[in-house]
Amino acid sequence: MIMHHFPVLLETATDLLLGNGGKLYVDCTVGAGGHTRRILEKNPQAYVIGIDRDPQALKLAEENLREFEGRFSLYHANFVHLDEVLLQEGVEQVDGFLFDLGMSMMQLKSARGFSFQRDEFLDMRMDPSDPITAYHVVNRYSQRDLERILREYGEEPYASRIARAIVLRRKEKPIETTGELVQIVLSVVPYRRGRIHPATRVFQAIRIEVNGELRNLKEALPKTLKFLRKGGRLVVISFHSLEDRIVKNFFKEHSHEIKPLTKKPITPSREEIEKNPPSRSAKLRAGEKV
Ligand SMILES: C[S@@+](CC[C@H](N)C(=O)[O-])C[C@H]1O[C@@H](n2cnc3c(N)ncnc32)[C@H](O)[C@@H]1O
Repeated sequence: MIMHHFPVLLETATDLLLGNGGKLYVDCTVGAGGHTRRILEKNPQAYVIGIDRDPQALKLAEENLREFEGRFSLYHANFVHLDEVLLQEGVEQVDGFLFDLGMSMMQLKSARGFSFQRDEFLDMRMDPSDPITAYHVVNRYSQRDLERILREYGEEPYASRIARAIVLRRKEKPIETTGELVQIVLSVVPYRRGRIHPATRVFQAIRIEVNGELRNLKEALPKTLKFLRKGGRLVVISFHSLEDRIVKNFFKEHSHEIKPLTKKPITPSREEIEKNPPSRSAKLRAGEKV
């Protein structure tokens, strides 16, 4: 398998998912196929329906899962439409759903404007057929909306300054690239050595807005309950405190339908974080349908 992405909490997530001895699982964020591959290896009876909104990810998954042909199907879709995908598959009940949120290493390295470390067009769409790009957000949103996004999704303490600087700059000419955006951030936020780069939160916030990440998660989680059989499992790995809050509240609000298998969220070991630093913010929560 070509490693485009190190699957996070791989053993914990797949053990929890497969712990009910089921056969049919849905990987809602199949990515490069890392978790799906492990599911298929660990349970020779398993069949996986893999969903991803990024066609490039699906190509990788296809390559990486070739040896398991006949035991998986892949769908280009937003997981918010998981009910439609399952309808197409003719499936009414499943043994488990996995969500491994956020973006993959492959996406971060692709030339789609996800990284502030290279100068690329401000795109940031996981699905290139989606209508809104980062360019649109940066150049068309009002100062007030920009500030709100930076504050809410980026938890950015300098949200107001950055939003003002963006609006001032775009009056001169449109802001087209990641490099230009980084320069604007650096012009108003001090860069302290040893701290995270000041553009980190800004990029995260804009990416969340462009891809509607929180809205999708909030809408998709309740849909899983319609398909989970009794004893079916839901495993969610999140990378952002707002995502984790959505997952936590979901389990709380539906406690009569799904009982938590994790009292507190599970986080990666020190060893895993050393091997794969982006895993450091991961939080896993899981539950079982009652
Ligand atoms: C962290 S990666 C998953 C990596 C995968 N578990 C692996 O081991 O290779 C997250 C993936 O979720 C996809 N994704 C994010 N939001 C999505 C959504 N709403 N619908 C479908 N896929 C989504 C991204 O395109 C990305 O490929």
